[in-house]
Amino acid sequence: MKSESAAPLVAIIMGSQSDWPVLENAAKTLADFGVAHEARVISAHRTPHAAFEYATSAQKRGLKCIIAGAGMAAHLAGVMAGLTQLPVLGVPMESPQLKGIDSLLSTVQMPGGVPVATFAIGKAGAVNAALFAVSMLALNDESLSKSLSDFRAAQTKKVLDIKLD
Ligand SMILES: Nc1c(C(=O)O)ncn1[C@@H]1O[C@H](COP(=O)(O)O)[C@@H](O)[C@H]1O
Repeated sequence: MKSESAAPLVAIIMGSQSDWPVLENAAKTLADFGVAHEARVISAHRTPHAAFEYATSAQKRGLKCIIAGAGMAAHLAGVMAGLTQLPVLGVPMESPQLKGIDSLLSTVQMPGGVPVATFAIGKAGAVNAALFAVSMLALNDESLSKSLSDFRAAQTKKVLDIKLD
């Protein structure tokens, strides 16, 4: 898994290596904007002590937000949100049995007071979580703000340029 050489600002964590083909789209989006990030497999279920350590040291390490992708009984994002003040962006993975509805509901249905910003199931959610992280960082970074506005303008142009006949 790729990580930028500068100190990471965004963490991408996932419950299993099997989630990486989806989460790598978040990593690619951040890389496209030149945002330093790191990617790790950490599970609230399978590696609870490592999950605790990661969440409680994240802010001190200079991270600004955590993108957490998990499938099935997706508790990873919620556990992170309970342990750190950093914004946690949850990406539900599509699951073989319930098509990701299980992951979506277990990510989004947080009790009051412990927010997880929850995105769409799968690749679109992974890309949007990364774009959301870019938007947050762009609030204090003029050059990133310009890159984001160029990206949005290019996206708009691409749609308006479609000719159907
Ligand atoms: N939901 C969680 C957590 C967690 O929430 O801590 N840890 C692993 N998982 C999920 O289990 C699914 C199956 O994992 P395997 O493919 O390794 O069996 C993955 O989508 C993972 O995110």
